Amino acid sequence: MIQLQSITKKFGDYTAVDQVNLSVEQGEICGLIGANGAGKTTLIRMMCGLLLPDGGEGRVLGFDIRHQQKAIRQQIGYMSQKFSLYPDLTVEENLRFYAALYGIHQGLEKRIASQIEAFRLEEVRQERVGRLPGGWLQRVAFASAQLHSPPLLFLDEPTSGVDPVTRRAFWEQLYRLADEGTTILVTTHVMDEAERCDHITMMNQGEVVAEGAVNQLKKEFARDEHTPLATLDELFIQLTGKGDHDGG
Ligand SMILES: Nc1ncnc2c1ncn2[C@@H]1O[C@H](COP(=O)(O)OP(=O)(O)OP(=O)(O)O)[C@@H](O)[C@H]1O
Repeated sequence: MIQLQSITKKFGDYTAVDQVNLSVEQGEICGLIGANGAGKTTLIRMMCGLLLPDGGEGRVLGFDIRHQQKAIRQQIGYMSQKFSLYPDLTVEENLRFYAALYGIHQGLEKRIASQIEAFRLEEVRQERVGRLPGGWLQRVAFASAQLHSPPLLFLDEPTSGVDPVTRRAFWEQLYRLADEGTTILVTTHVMDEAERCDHITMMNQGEVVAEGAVNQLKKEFARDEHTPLATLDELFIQLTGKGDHDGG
């Protein structure tokens, strides 16, 4: 679903993403982990067809990330860090806006109704989005990002500013979607969320510093062969030298 080789992005003299390789298979939940400024959003934006790389090659859903950006944008779901919702529109109007953007015409009413039900948005359906607290915004943004049932979802820190109950419900939905075959790439700097992923790619200052299944990495970076690391926190601190990774 995703294949990147040596993807690089510079902003002036600063290398935000440095020769990153990444491979994600269908139905996987892949976690992109790193402190603030590690390069996660920049990498996601290149995979989503929103930003051109300066170097390297990549394919997303079989499309070239340099030359087929529009095709990628039409087929994927992207939930950006800022949630990209219109504060003056109601929940339902936001969903309708995204439906139009994704070109959903047939079965529109049914699809909107099913998203409202699946994300338990009935009680805020006619509320303006700008008046809703964070947990609701996250649900509306997530419902919008997958209105068109995309086979591949990019979620950029989807649970930041969200309470633990909503976070747990959110992850249950991710598992359900992955079970149904959706591929998910999710960024986080919360290590207990990283532990829930099938695979993780850890970034630091634009580079990939660790990559693999969580248990495999805990063994690989263990201090001795008999005692794997207890948590990903230890790995994160070891590889990035950063202890304060939750909220930055
Ligand atoms: N458009 C831009 N122009 C200049 N510098 C940029 C631009 N976008 C990102 N950067 C820089 O590139 C680096 C990586 O940023 P990026 O947003 O990709 O990191 P991140 O891992 O997603 O962090 P965060 O969790 O804070 O979003 C940062 O130093 C950032 O300041």
